[in-house]
Amino acid sequence: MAKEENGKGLSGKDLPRNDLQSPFAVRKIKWEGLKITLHLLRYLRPYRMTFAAGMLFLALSTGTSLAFPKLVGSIIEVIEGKSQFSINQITLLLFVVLLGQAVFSYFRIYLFSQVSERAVNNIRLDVFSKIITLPVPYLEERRVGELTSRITSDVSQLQGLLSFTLAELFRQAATLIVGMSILFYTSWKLTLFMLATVPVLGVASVFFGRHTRRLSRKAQDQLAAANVVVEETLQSVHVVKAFTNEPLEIHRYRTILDRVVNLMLFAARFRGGFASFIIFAMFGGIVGVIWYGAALVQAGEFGLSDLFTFILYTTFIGASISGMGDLYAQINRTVGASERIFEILGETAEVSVEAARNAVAGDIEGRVTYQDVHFAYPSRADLPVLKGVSLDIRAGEKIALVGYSGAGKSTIVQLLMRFYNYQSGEILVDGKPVRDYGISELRKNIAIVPQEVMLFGGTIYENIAYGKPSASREAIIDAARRAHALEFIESFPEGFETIVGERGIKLSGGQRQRIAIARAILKDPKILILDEATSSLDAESEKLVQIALDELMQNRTTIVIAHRLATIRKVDMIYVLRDGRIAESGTHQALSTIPDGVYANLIKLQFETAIEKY
Ligand SMILES: Nc1ncnc2c1ncn2[C@@H]1O[C@H](COP(=O)(O)OP(=O)(O)OP(=O)(O)O)[C@@H](O)[C@H]1O
Repeated sequence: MAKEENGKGLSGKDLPRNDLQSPFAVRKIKWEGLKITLHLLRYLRPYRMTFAAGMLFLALSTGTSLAFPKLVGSIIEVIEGKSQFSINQITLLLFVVLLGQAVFSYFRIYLFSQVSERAVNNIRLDVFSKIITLPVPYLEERRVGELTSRITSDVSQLQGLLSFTLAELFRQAATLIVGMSILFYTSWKLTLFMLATVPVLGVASVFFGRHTRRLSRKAQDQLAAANVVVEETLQSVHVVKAFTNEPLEIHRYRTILDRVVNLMLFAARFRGGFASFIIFAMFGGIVGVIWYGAALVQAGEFGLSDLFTFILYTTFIGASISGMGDLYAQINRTVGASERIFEILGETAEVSVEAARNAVAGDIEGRVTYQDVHFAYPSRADLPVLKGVSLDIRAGEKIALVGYSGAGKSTIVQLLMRFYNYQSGEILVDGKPVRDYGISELRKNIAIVPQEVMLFGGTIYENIAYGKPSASREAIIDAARRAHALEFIESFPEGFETIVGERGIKLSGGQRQRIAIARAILKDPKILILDEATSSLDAESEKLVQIALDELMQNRTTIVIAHRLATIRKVDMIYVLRDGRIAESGTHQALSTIPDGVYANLIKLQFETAIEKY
């Protein structure tokens, strides 16, 4: 997708990136993907000593398991009377080897798990930190379910690599190399005979593996899409129920699940065919080896115990080779997952976590100026929303933005918060362009009381503290008092510890608004944005919210996004937005008397709607 550099002063870094690949895009060159996956190893670095210890135990346990066939062979030697040891001695040695194997395996698994769990934790944390510091347009372009699956399923894939696949790769390779050397040493003739079957298996493995991988990747993508359906449905379960659209959602889910099943079954046919081929070829090979080996024993070329050892090693090696196919598939899946993860990690965040943590609000007065601001949303670049907006709000002044729905009122304040970059013009705070502030520094000076108050799952106390996590208990209680929220909070048996949000009690609209006001009071910013609730509260709540707002607005520059005009008579200045520009500005008195003015018409419209209600 081409990207347009439009407007002045926009550096490439500031621009939201639209040219990202789909996360399910077919990957390019394998080697590139593998290189990306190797970057993962840096997550192992802090735990390299533990990893090295794990490798040591892995080598020891591989060594002991390789000693096993040799010892079994020695027992046969004893039976044949060709050994200086007794059966008991060798059995004892076998037990020692088994014990060693058991102990080494325990440490191997525990140490590798320590490394992989911690490394994966760090990857998850990095991905999450990156996601939430990415610019708003990037996040808007993606579905929530898609981003969640980056953190959950893709990272889990990587865990497989770090905890199991790497170790297993080493083990299989060691088994293969050591086992083959022993085989050659025992009988090169029989080894060459045995090897005649291996290339056949190798070719088949590559052929089938490629097919099944492609199919299972398709199925994985479909499954991810199915999960998105579940998430979206659950997120808006009220809407689904209100429209009685349960059957529709079930149908949507079933259709996509059917696709998954079909793909999975198609892949299963391949896998089944592959498994039966391998079983036949492998056991066929072993039968061949026994046949040829028996002939060699009869010819006196080597002993029965050697044949026994040989066959055991052959099965070990056979298992390693077929395991390699699985490992290959797993590595390939991991490459896909890590590509998707590094794609996110490689994005440019709007602010680093460090900068966000260290940002201070600074000492601003709160003057806000818009100079001929032009803006179109990145997702709809051809549709200008603001076409030259100019405003000048003095520090401490209260203004209201008014206009028909969709006129761009919310957009104006989103630009002040730098959720998006405007294409031209300038927005200044205290005479300094917003772009010259650190993003967190700027946002620390602004508080929003939104239309729809979002409460996090947790206590009321935590929800208020969200305004300023470092605040003391006294400050939080004081903020609740000043927001006129204390009365209702204290009426709950658990008071501030009452759980709200998804699993807790549901607060009324007015109560939620007052929590949001308490949050804003606690944040104590110089600039305040009130996105007025569209739905009206009952008279009592309305009065309390209004008192709380009056308290909050004191000594702050306030921008009210007005949906209901009744509440804005007290503001110093009203700006009426039409067609992406300020069409009228003035006090309520002045604007309502303009004949055929936009504001006068809006008032008339609201008045008529109010009358119709009765
Ligand atoms: N994230 C977005 N991406 C693309 N277009 C958007 C986005 N948000 C808003 N718009 C569009 O921008 C225009 C202005 O929207 P905005 O929300 O600023 O209007 P508003 O005046 O606040 O409306 P309302 O009073 O209904 O809240 C609308 O046409 C809307 O469809």
